[in-house]
Order: sequence, then structure tokens, then C-alpha cells
Amino acid sequence: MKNTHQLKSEKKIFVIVLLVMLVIVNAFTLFIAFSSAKTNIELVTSRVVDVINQDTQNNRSIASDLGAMLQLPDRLLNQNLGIDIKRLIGSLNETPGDREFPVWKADIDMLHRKKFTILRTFWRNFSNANKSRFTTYYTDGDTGYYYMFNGEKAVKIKGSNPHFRITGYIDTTSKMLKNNHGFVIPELFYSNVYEDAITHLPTITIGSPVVINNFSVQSSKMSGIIATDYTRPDLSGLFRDAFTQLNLQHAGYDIGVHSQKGNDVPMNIFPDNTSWLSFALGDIKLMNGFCLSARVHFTELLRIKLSGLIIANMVMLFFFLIFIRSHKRIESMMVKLTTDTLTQALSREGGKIVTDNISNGRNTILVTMDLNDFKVINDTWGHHAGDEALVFFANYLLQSVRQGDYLIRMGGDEFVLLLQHTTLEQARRLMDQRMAELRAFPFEDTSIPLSFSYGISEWQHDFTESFKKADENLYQMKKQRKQKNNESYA
Ligand SMILES: Nc1nc2c(ncn2[C@@H]2O[C@H](COP(=O)(O)OP(=O)(O)OP(=O)(O)O)[C@@H](O)[C@H]2O)c(=O)[nH]1
Repeated sequence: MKNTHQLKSEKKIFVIVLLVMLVIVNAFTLFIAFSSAKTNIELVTSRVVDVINQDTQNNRSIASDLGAMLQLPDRLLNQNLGIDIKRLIGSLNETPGDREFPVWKADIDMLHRKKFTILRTFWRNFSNANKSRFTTYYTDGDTGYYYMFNGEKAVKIKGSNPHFRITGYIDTTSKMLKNNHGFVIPELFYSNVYEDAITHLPTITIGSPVVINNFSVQSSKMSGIIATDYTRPDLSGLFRDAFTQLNLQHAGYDIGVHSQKGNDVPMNIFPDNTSWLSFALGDIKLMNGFCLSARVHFTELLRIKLSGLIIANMVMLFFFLIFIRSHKRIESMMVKLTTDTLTQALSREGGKIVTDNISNGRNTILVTMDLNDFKVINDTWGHHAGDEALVFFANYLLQSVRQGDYLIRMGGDEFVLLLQHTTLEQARRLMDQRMAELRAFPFEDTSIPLSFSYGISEWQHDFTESFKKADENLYQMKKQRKQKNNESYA
């Protein structure tokens, strides 16, 4: 049978295990929420990448068409595009604002007029669905020409390019084309995250190279790039759309974009000022040249797995309550089984549990006690008075013991005290004192004389042996007392 001490430590262990499980279950659920958050961002990113890829694809095809067309003689060009190239590039004196015949600024040379005219024709022939929503243009270098598709605006760049520098890119790509005799498809141009000189917004640019192939001499050269700019508001809009399409909310995420080139200006798609507690979802590849750094807020993790968290905690709470209830029932049953109902001292069974668990009896003293002439109290004042005497006596003894000492009712008016961490001498002094101080107990409106005898022994290996020795001493004390009484009557 388990004793109350064992039950208490069992309860402690259970509570610790439950708390650990509570932490594990909640941490695990939050980890699943974290994985879902990461998947959400990856899904959203792939939607954004789809749009950018589509733009890039269109730019690539315009770039490659332009590269091919630039080598054709005017006759074939006119035939293919259905235009009159000579008329279109020479319309210096046409009416300003005429849609068909652009007015060229004088500083735009004939080759570029031709380039821009071809591009304008491509762009006009393009279906709207295929046109990028964002600023798309042609440029042929840092101090070259610039043609914006949507606005149909052609300018010669004075000084440095207001957007980003592509000289390095054109040089390396040209070298690569030369080394491979033109038989390679050049990489796209990726800018870093820079501040646009016109809009003053953090911007990224992705450009498709325009290559003029000349396979007959196995040499190709770079002409420029067809590029699309994505400003912070552009990308925010793309991300917001992707979140909406996927039925997700963006409020719980911080998203920033950075390039692999470094030296970026900060570009926060969704700002990181709403939560003090957020977790990094790691670097997510946007496309070759760019990465996302995303964070998810703790509140969003809770929201994602709210039902899971509630259910997990409710289940744990349910088991906890069941355990506590059954534990309490066992505990009260144990108390009932091990306690003497009349005196509240330990019962014989309770005493056995205690004595069985005395592993090392060193410094343990066993005292047996028996009320003197208890039968007389019963016979004179009634059984009820006898009961009161027993209760009084037990309380009287319990007052003089310390924590860790035990009072056991062996039966009738016989009790055992187990005194721990004490010597035989100290115990004897205590019992003599207690014996001397006990005179009577109050019963109804009188007081009835009450005294006891005791026998004492040091703990010897087991209870039976120790009890036997103490009981012999008790018997001696009783015997001496009776002799004394007889002598005083004689
Ligand atoms: N009131 C009451 N009496 C009990 C209880 N249990 C045992 N007794 C009585 O206690 C008495 C035990 O008396 P003994 O210990 O044999 O005799 P004593 O009168 O104390 O005499 P000595 O021990 O020799 O001094 C018996 O009369 C039992 O009936 C109890 O729970 N209540």
C-alpha cells in the first residue's frame, strides 16, 4: 500500500510531467504554425515570382526580337513589322503629338530612332494582358539612350543613368558573348535594391539583354537591356494581391527584400513595427538576384493554430483534472485507512507503513504507553468518558512530539510513539516529564484522573523486536506501580 508521502511525491512528479508535456505540446503546435507560416510565405512568394517571371519572359522576347530585327535590311523590317521605317525615323518635321509619326528630339541618332521605332511597334502589337504593369523601358548603357514603353518617351541620357549602373554588366556579358562566339544565352541583369533617382523609392530592376547576333562572323554584341522597375509600392501591391488570392492575411508578417549584390537600401514590403515578438522565417529566394527576409509575429502563430492550441490545452487540462480528482480520492482513502478515527493517531495499518519505511533506525526511539486503570474510567463514568480520555491523551501526546515523530494507536488504551533523531536519555526525560504533568482530563463538568505508564527501547532492526523490548519495560513500570499502590493501601 502506498503511504501519503509516496502519494505526494507521485503528485509532484505528475504535475512536473504534465507541465513538461504542456510546454512540449504547445511548443510543437507553435512549431507546426511556424512551418505553415513559412509555407504561406513561400506560396505567396511563388505567386509574386510568377508575375515577375511573366514580365521577364515578355521582356526577353522583345529583347531577342529587337536583336534579330536590328540586323534586317529596312525592306525586310518594313515587311515584317508592317511599317515604313524610313518615314517613321525621319519625321522630325511632322506635327507634334501625332501618334503615328513621333517627333524625335534632335540628339537622338538614326540608329536609336530605328531601335525605338521597332520597340514601339512591338509594344503596340503586344496584347495588354502581356504587358507589365510596371515601368518597362529600354536602355543601352549608363550614358546612352532611354526609351520608356508606356509613355513612348525616348531620351538621350545626359551624364549618369538615373536608375542604376549597367556598364559592368554590359562589359562582362559582351566578353562572355565574344568568348563563346555568340552561342550563349546571357544571364539576366539584376540590380541591387537602390533608391530610384526620380521616384526616390527603394527599387529593384530586372533586365533582359538585347543581343545583336551576327552568326555569319560568329560574333554577337550587347545592345542594351529591356528592363522593368519594381518599386517598394509595386512589390507591396504584388504581395498584397498574392496574400488575397491565397486567402491569407499579411498583417502577421514582416517582409523585406534584399539583393545578392549587397550595398542595398532597405526595402520593407510590410513594415516590422507591429509586434515585439516575431520569428525569422529565414531567407526565401525571390529569384536569382533577390531574396526575401521574412518574419512572422507570435500573434499570427497563435492565430494560425488557435483551435489546435485550445484543443491540446483543454485535453491536457481534462486529464489533469481527472488525475487530481482520483488522486484526492486515493489520498482521502489512504488517510481513512491509516488513521484511527477516534484519536486521529495513526492506526495499526498506518503505523505499519511508517515502521516498514524506517530504513535506518539510528536515533529512533520507540515508546509504548498504556493508560493506567482505564477500565475503571469506563466502568465508573461510562464508555463515552473512556473515549474522551483516549482522545485527550492522544492530543496530549501529539503536542509534545516534533515533525517526523509518529503516534500510533495499537488498540484499546495502548499507544506507541516513534521519536526520531533523539537519544534514549532525551526520550526518557521527555516521557517522565509528560507522565508527571498528566493529572486528569476534563469530562462534562468535572475532571477525571488520568495517568499512564510507558516502556522505552532503542530501534532494533525491526518493529517487533523493538516493540517487544519496550513492552517488557512497560510491563515492569506497570508492575512497580501496582506494587506501590498495594503498599500504600496496606
Ligand atoms: N471507551 C473505550 N474503551 C475501550 C476502547 N478500546 C478498549 N477499551 C477498553 O479498555 C479497557 C482496557 O483495559 P486494560 O488496559 O486491559 O486495563 P486497565 O484498566 O487499563 O488496567 P492496566 O492497564 O493494568 O492499568 C477494556 O475495558 C476495554 O473494553 C475504546 O475504544 N473505548
